Amino acid sequence: MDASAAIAVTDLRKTYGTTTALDGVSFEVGQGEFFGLLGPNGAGKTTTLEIVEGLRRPDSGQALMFGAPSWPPNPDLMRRIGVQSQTPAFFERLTAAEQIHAFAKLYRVPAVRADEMLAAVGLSDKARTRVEQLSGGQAQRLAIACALVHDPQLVFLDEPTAGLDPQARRNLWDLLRDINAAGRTVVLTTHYMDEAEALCHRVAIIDHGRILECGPPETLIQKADAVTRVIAQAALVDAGELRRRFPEATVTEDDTRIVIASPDPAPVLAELAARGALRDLVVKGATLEDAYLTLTGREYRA
Ligand SMILES: Nc1ncnc2c1ncn2[C@@H]1O[C@H](COP(=O)(O)OP(=O)(O)OP(=O)(O)O)[C@@H](O)[C@H]1O
Repeated sequence: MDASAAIAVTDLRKTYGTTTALDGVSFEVGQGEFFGLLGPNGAGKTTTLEIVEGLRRPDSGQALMFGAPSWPPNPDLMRRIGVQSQTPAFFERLTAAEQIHAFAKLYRVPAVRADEMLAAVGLSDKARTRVEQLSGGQAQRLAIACALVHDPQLVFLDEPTAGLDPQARRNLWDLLRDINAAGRTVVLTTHYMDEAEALCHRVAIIDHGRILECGPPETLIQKADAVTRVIAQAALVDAGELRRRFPEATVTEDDTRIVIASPDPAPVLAELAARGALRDLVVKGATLEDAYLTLTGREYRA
């Protein structure tokens, strides 16, 4: 085990009554890493995070942050971490500024730092707006600012972009990248595979309380033997012939397009070239979402 790791988790187990939430979870997160925890609803992501954060006690196994046990709760560790939870727990009826100043007071950090964080997440112009009147994206950014006000080294973000429109998500991605680029370790859970692929250095895919795979997104994509999709014009080539020629591929067709999904696209491309069927050809490489679906063997339920 790497003693300098930001997080080291060994064989975590947790049951709730007859439900096994965690069934032996182990992983490490290096300092400065952007790490993603991915998995379907009920996979055990939140339970894992809560144990690592010291909010929940495991039945067995151990979680360390910066080499120190998360349980029992340790005030020194608490000061070094920032937590943004799925449903931001704001103090009611406060303005955005009052909210973050309250957090600054709790952590005994100077008030000026609260104003700086509000500016850093682009909310200075909403300082006097009450938290319940913020948009979803603004509320998420305020929650992140509150989690960062005491300048933690390790930041936990539980589905920070859930429910945001595409533009707000992209804006938040820039903020998350900045947080990591400033030297902080970031642990993210998300149901958006494109988000994990764009942001995370490494991801762990968890299901039924176990880690199925852990590594850089590109490695997982390669390992999962996910398919490449070659999309040709239906008028130029016959789907039946392609099926006979490439039995390992999945060939689907509609009125205009034929989609050949294959783990080995090179011979498919050669065949289409030989048949003069390259016009308007589209090739789509495998994504983390493909790898995820291959690994978890089910539709993604966002
Ligand atoms: N406090 C609790 N009491 C009883 N069962 C619980 C409790 N918390 C979680 N569970 C169960 O443990 C399992 C793992 O839940 P967990 O919240 O960790 O999953 P998750 O991956 O975070 O899911 P989601 O993506 O929906 O947030 C689920 O079957 C869930 O129903």
